[in-house]
Amino acid sequence: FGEGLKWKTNELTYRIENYTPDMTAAEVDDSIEKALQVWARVTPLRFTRIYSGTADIMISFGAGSHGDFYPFDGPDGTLAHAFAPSAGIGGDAHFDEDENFTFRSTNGYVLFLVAAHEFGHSLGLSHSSDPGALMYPMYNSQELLEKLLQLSSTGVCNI
Ligand SMILES: N[C@](CS(=O)(=O)c1ccc(Oc2ccccc2)cc1)(C(=O)NO)C(F)(F)F
Ligand SMILES: [Ca+2]
Ligand SMILES: [Zn+2]
Ligand SMILES: [Zn+2]
Repeated sequence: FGEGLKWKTNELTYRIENYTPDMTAAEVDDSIEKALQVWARVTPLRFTRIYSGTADIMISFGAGSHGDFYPFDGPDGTLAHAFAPSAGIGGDAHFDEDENFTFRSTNGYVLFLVAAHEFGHSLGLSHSSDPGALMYPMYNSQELLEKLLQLSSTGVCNI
């Protein structure tokens, strides 16, 4: 939504506004942090978590109409969406609570992957046509999970 913008600074804040009952809070925190690290490793950006007030990237779970003009659609279909950099809702990432998000298992959507994709939008990226790319608009977990886990271990990854 509204690509082509960039953040003015390299220091970004994020806030996890609420949690999904599908996972423990610690698993959600870890998924979000790892998803942000993917981008921190390939950009000069640094992410700082805040626990109150308005962060650059506000992260929330919601179902159906959840306060913006893009209501979610129940289970499957749209999993999440995020807004390109700007004041206010810019950078925010919303996750469809009607999805079953998981930490590492294959039943449900791996939150770490969906979040990494959404944060790409939060940083101003649009979709890729490469089906192996993180910014591809279709969820697939296997090969990407290996690629991204390789990134977090070797620091090299082509996403
Ligand atoms: N809602 C989306 C499609 S989506 O089904 O919600 C979606 C699909 C895949 C997502 O991340 C991801 C991409 C590639 C591999 C693993 C996970 C995130 C969101 C999207 O890409 N949102 O960012 C669209 F294309 F705008 F309709
Ligand atoms: Ca949905
Ligand atoms: Zn939304
Ligand atoms: Zn997307």
